[in-house]
Amino acid sequence: MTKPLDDLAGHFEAIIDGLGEDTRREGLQDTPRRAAKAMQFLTQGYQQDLNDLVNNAVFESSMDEMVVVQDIELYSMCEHHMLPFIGKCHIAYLPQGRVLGLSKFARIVDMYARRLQIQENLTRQIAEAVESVTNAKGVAVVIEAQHMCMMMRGVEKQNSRMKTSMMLGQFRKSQATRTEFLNLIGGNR
Ligand SMILES: Nc1nc2c(ncn2[C@@H]2O[C@H](COP(=O)(O)OP(=O)(O)OP(=O)(O)O)[C@@H](O)[C@H]2O)c(=O)[nH]1
Ligand SMILES: [Zn+2]
Repeated sequence: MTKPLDDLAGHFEAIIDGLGEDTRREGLQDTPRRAAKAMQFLTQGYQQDLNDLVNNAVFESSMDEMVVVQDIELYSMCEHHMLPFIGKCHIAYLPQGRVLGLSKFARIVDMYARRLQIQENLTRQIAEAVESVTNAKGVAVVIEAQHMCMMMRGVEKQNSRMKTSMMLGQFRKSQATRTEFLNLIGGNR
């Protein structure tokens, strides 16, 4: 359950105060409320339900070859520092009798990305969600992302990227299937 906006705004006011800033100065007067709204948006995935989101957009189809949806932008928040990590998600599946509406892959990515996350768990959750709504023979998810907690602070590495993959079903069993997927999304990833 989300807390009322006023509660969250109150906590942001305390943070601003804790930083030694003057919460009453003009530029900051509306900031606690704005920041609370922004944070609610960035974590709205907690309020969403997979079945509602897919909204029956699962269609019968005799297509049984690999389907790939590539370069889905991803904005998430690391659960350790509550700083963004930003990247791309690639999803593939092997349908057996039904296919999923194209936009729903992006909706599934957003639903899990808009929570406090680590990239590994996010990758697994997306793969398992696609598997459960499509009943596919296999699902593969690759995420490549840059973490602000690595860039703006801490080790301050500007060019490192984290890549994670989750292979289910046929993608896990068959090297050939995995290789086909990795070739389709671009060999140098
Ligand atoms: N595996 C994984 N680690 C993450 C992710 N996001 C952030 N981290 C790491 O979580 C770790 C938290 O380590 P701590 O030592 O408790 O925190 P810290 O002192 O702020 O760590 P530094 O970033 O090294 O300064 C760090 O190594 C982060 O780089 C993620 O998505 N996956
Ligand atoms: Zn972090």
